[in-house]
Amino acid sequence: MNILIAATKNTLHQHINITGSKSESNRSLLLQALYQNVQIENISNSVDAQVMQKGLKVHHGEVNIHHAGTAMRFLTAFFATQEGRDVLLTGSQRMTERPIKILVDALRQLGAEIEYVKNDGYPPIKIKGKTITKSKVSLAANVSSQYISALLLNAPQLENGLELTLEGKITSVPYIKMTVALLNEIGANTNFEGNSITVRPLNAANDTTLVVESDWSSASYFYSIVALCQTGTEISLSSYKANSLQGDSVLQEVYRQFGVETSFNENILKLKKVTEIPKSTNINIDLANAPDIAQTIAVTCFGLGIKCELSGLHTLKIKETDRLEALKTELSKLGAHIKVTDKELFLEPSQAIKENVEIDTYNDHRMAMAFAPLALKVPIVVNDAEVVSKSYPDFWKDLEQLSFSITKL
Ligand SMILES: O=C(O)C1=C[C@@H](OP(=O)(O)O)[C@@H](O)[C@H](O)C1
Ligand SMILES: C=C(OP(=O)(O)O)C(=O)O
Repeated sequence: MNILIAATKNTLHQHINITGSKSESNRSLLLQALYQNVQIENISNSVDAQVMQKGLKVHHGEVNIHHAGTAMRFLTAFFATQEGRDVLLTGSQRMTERPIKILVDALRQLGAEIEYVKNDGYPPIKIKGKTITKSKVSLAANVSSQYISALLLNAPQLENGLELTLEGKITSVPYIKMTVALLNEIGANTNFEGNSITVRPLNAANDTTLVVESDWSSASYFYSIVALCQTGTEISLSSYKANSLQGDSVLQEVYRQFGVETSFNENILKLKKVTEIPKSTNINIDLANAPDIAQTIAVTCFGLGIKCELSGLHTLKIKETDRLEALKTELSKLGAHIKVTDKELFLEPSQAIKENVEIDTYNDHRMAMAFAPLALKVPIVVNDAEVVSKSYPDFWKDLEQLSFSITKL
């Protein structure tokens, strides 16, 4: 489905209810599968959480997790450490291009039985679950934190727990801290210091309800909308926590640079455009800890016509698409002057934005959602708009609530 998006109002006052974080949801679902007394509230309605839920129930046969990176990585470690499970774990075409060798090697070091079905180092994989008794393993930490979270989430059920040694510069650190925090919440004994993480075996979890905070990555699109609107615009979002486990909550500081102020009224997050920022503003941010908001920020800068230099983007090439190349191609169509390396993005200030350009989304929900706010500046076409369901199925409905007009083409 291709859509034409236009926005008539430039000042908004609206409230949007955003579904639970997909990262917290997929971790909580795994912990609940290991410890049935764990309850979950405000779970994500994303396809990524649905495939995780479905996958966890399978004992024998094929599990297809489509585009969900977390489900792929978390379930690999889950099936490998569950005696009696025997599955073929696969996903979309893109998933068969997203590397998994670092995780598979780590699991094999622990004694797991995993085989590649097509290309070495990539899904699909065949997994025969085993009781794991070894506990010490080292792995590279500079490619994806999901490999580390996958091992940690399953660690409390291993006979002797887990002692991880992380090699290289640790990337996406807040996601590892989120995993450790959730393990602590159910009563696991963990320790994360420097490049070493330990998790002790846990026989019984606390009777806990994990209350999933709403998704901060999803909130980023509303930050971008507020930044592109006139002073006085306000959007409130629920349900958020001032002490978030999600690294993308750094949006509060990032968007202050765009004149957007954040405040909390209990669990309601209020975004308000308080000042116009000068065209001479130069945004310079390292996003190694918050890679999922890179596309949003780059597009906001383009919409505001300001210069932007983003670094720490080394993980973007192996996400739903090569996000650096996709940003370059699509922003260039709109008239941007942009350069990318394999870990940075440089955008020059722009004078104008081309109208009615068709944005291709490359099976990447964040390409669709990051470009949508530009409709506040010019009418824009987004191709394959249904991709948003990966993390935020109600996205277009919520934009309509903000008076954006969405026309199916
Ligand atoms: O653990 C998680 O929930 C995630 C970790 C990050 O991946 P990387 O660690 O691969 O950067 C992030 O991009 C992804 O959307 C979700
Ligand atoms: C990278 C993402 O997801 P995943 O790696 O879980 O597919 C994302 O949601 O931006």
